[in-house]
Amino acid sequence: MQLPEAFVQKYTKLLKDEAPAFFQALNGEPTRGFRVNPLKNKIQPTDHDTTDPVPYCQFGYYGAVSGKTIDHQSGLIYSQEPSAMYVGEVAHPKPGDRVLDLCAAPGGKTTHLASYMDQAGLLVSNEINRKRAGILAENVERFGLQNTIVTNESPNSLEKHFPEFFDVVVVDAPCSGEGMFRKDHEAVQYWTLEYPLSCASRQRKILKSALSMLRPGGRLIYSTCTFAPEEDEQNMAWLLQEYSDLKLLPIKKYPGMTDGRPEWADGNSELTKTLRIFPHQMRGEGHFIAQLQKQVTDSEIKEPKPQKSNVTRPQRQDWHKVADQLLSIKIDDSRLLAFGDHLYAMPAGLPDLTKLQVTRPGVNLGVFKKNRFEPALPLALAFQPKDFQNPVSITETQWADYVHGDTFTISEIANGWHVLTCHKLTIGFGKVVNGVVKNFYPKKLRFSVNK
Ligand SMILES: C[S@@+](CC[C@H](N)C(=O)[O-])C[C@H]1O[C@@H](n2cnc3c(N)ncnc32)[C@H](O)[C@@H]1O
Repeated sequence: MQLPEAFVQKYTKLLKDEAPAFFQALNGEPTRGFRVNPLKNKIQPTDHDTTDPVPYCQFGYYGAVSGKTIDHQSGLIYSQEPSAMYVGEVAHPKPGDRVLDLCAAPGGKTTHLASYMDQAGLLVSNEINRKRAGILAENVERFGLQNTIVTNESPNSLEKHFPEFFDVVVVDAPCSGEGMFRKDHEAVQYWTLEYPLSCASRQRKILKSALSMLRPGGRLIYSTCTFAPEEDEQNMAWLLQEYSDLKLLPIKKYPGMTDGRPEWADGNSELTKTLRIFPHQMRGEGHFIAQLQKQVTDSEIKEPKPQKSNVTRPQRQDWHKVADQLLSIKIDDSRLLAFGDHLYAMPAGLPDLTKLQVTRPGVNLGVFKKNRFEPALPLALAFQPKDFQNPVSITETQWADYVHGDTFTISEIANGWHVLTCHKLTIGFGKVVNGVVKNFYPKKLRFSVNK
C-alpha cells in the first residue's frame, strides 16, 4: 500500500522512533475478529473457531467470519475488528439502562452494547444515513434485540426528542478512518492533510448534541478508528475546555494499549486517561477511546411521555390468532405498535415516537395481510426455541434449502406456523401444510450454500 507522503511526514514527526514500526504494521494484513452473541442462550458457534479469544472482550475472538453459515444467519456471531471491541467493553451498560448509540451503522457497537443489557432497558440505535440505517436494522434483527429501536435522524434533530435522557451515550464518530487503511485500501485515496480537521469540526457538532442527551451523572464514550490527534486528543481537550461539568474517567489498559498523548493536544495531563490502540503495538487495526462523565446536578429532568400502543381490535385479534398457537411466552398487548402494515413489540419504557424518523420501533412481529397475520423473521430471531410452542428442529441440509428459499418436506408435524431451529438456534418460520414446509425466508436475504 502506498501511503500519502504528507501522512508519512505527519506521523514520522508525531511518533518519532516508533514511526517505522507503525508504517510497517500498516502494510501488514488486517486483523479479523468476531463476537459471540450471549443473548442466544449461551450457545457456542459450530462453524467458527473460538480457541483464540480477544483478551479484553468477554465475547470476542480472533478469526474471519463466514457469512453463509448457521452461526451468522441465526445472529450467533457478529464480525468485528478486534480493537473496535474495546469500545463496547468500556461502555458496558447494565440491564435497565437507557443507552444511545448515536452513529450506529452498521451495528458493531449496538450489538455489542445490547450484549450486556440482557434485553432489558432501552437502546436507541441511531444512524443519519437512511440506507445505512436499513443495514443497521437488519443487523439488529439478526442479533435478536428486543430492547432496541433504530432511528434515522441527524444528532441535531435527535437531541430535541431526548433531553438529558440517556445513562450512556456512545459516539463512534465518522472520522478520517486511518485505522481502516489496511482493510480498505481505498480509504487511503480520500486522505488529505486537511481531512482530519474537517472531520474534527463535524465531530464537535455531534458531541454537542450527544452531551445534551446525556443525563447528569451519565457517561459519554467517544471513539474513532483514526490516529489523527485533531479528532482524538484535541477534540477531548476541546470538550474539557468547553464543558466544565465534564470529566474524563480512567479506562483500564490491557497490554499493548497506551495512554492518549497530552502533548498532541493542549498538554492537559488528564488526557492520559484516554486510550489508544496502535496496530504496531497489538493485534488490531487501531482505535482511540475516551470515557467522560457529566457532573450530577439536582436539577429536575422532565420524563417524556411514553409511547402508547395504537393497535385496533381487529389487528389485535389477527395477531393473537397466530401468536397464541406459535408462542409459549406472552408479549403484553400494551407493547404492540402498528407501524405501516407491520406490527412491532416496543421495548418497555419507550418514549413517544411522534415526529421521529424511526426505521424500527422494536421487534418486527410480522405483517397484516388481508384478514390474517404473517409472522416475520425478526420475531423468530429475537426469542429462544423454548419461547415457542412446538419448535421444529431441522437438519443442516434442510437449513440450506430454507435459506435458499426452497420448500422441503418434514414428517409428523402439525399443520400451521412453526419456528424452525438448527443447532438449537431459531432460524426463521415455516408454514407446514401436510408435511411440506412452505418457505417464508425473506427474498432479499436468501443465499446458496454448498451442501
Ligand atoms: C464509524 S461509523 C459507525 C460504526 C458503527 N458504530 C459500528 O460499530 O458498526 C460512523 C457513522 O457515522 C455516520 N455519520 C456520518 N456523518 C454523520 C453526522 N454528521 N452525524 C452523525 N453520524 C454521522 C456514518 O454514516 C457512519 O455510519
